[in-house]
Amino acid sequence: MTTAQIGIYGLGTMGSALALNLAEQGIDVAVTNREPERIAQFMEDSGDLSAHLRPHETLADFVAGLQVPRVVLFMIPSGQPMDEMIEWIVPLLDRGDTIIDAGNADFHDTRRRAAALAEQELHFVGMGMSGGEQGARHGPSMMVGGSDHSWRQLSPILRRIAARFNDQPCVAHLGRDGAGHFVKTVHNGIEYADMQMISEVYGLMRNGLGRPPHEIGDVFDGWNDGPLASYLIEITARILHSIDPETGHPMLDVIKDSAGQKGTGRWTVIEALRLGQSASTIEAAVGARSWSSEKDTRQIAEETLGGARLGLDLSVQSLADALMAARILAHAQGFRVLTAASREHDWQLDLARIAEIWRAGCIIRSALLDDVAAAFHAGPRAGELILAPAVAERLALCVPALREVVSAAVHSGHAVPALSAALAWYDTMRQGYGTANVIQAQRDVFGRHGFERLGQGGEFHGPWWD
Ligand SMILES: NC(=O)C1=CN([C@@H]2O[C@H](COP(=O)(O)OP(=O)(O)OC[C@H]3O[C@@H](n4cnc5c(N)ncnc54)[C@H](OP(=O)(O)O)[C@@H]3O)[C@@H](O)[C@H]2O)C=CC1
Ligand SMILES: O=C(CO)[C@H](O)[C@H](O)COP(=O)(O)O
Repeated sequence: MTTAQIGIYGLGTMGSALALNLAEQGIDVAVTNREPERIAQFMEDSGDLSAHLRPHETLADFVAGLQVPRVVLFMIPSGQPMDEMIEWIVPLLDRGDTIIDAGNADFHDTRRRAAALAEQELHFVGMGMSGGEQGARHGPSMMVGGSDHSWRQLSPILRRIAARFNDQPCVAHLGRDGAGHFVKTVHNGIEYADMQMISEVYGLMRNGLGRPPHEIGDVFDGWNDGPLASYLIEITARILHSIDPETGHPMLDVIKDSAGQKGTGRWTVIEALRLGQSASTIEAAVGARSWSSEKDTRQIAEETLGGARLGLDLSVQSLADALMAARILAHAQGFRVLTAASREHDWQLDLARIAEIWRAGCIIRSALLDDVAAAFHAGPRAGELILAPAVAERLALCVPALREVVSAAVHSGHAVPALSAALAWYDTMRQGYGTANVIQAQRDVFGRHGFERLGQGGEFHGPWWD
């Protein structure tokens, strides 16, 4: 049996799709899995592509089946499973070999692992991969963090399996150690915000305007042919048109309204706060998922407090423009988190390049990202996406609709946590002189914390105690 160019450990949803993608490109792949039964099933399902797949039941055989220097890619859950696997595989590897963690991982773990493995002269690559199962199978967007050496070694393979936009592969080396996983985390944070804002707009149409799912699906289909075109709008339209074969009801009406979450949205919010930022649209989306899981409490509260029903009068165009404005603002917040992290960790993240590799393959791919890439290429004022001329113009056109939609929703009691967070951030940022002077004065009164006077450095106190 010939040795393989790369090994994949973890034949779940993503790992098996990725192995088939590599095999389809003519790359020989060694595969293995914690539960060996999965390996035989995977080989059986892989059809002709099995010619490029080398199954192994033990970790030792798997490692022995790889070309040297070895490249082992893990596609398993983050945290402890990855630490355990590193502990088991390292004694089988040699200096110069590379371990890739291609799952979603907390970038702090990635930095720690990269440093520990470097001491043993092993390379560690933290690679964010987006696109779900279909992306992994036919072309994902990949965000690579690691050394230049690792990038030189891996890029020929990764460029072959990546999604393509304008014939350019959607994969990039974004920086050292945790840079790739951090960018993927923020990608997911934006994903959370976009999904939440789409679900809020659905809610306004369904519960506020009384439209049935298939009609809302038609609206989303129409939006997908315009500036809102995106994978998430496209799949939401498909979802809205789907019928439950068991009951004949719209699929959405048989799905429990409690959203799962595995952690990347929360990590984005935690990291934003740690960096002195607040990605409030993402925070609202994470919070909304948490509240959604409190189904029993919400049902009791509806009985006691009453829920919102109908009462809205909004045009489809206003809803589309509102969603556009909020989508821009959520992306702007995500990119601000990237800027702050880049500065903190000296990654020198190329924001235009990040937007470029998100234009295809990944879950947040959208027409907007092409404009975001252009804006960052031109270098917006103060580095802020909302200040790029084309983006600011677009916001000027769409924000009135966001204001109209949020006001109407608030007036009739429909919950729009992410849409309203986007608007609140926009209104805060366009106020050159805000209200934090009051907070500074209060802090000085109760704690002698001091304040700066306008136009003067140094620390001052007020006349409060005289
Ligand atoms: N699904 C998606 O859309 C995406 C997922 N990801 C990330 O990809 C990674 C894999 O996700 P996905 O394929 O969806 O998950 P699955 O649940 O489909 O597969 C998980 C895989 O990890 C293995 N595994 C689980 N626990 C351990 C452990 N303790 N030690 C060793 N192996 C273990 C499983 O082995 P076994 O068969 O023995 O249980 C299986 O092969 C995760 O990090 C996820 O966050 C990234 C982007 C998109
Ligand atoms: O990374 C992904 C998409 O980009 C995964 O699908 C991830 O699982 C999504 O996050 P969550 O499960 O928290 O919704």
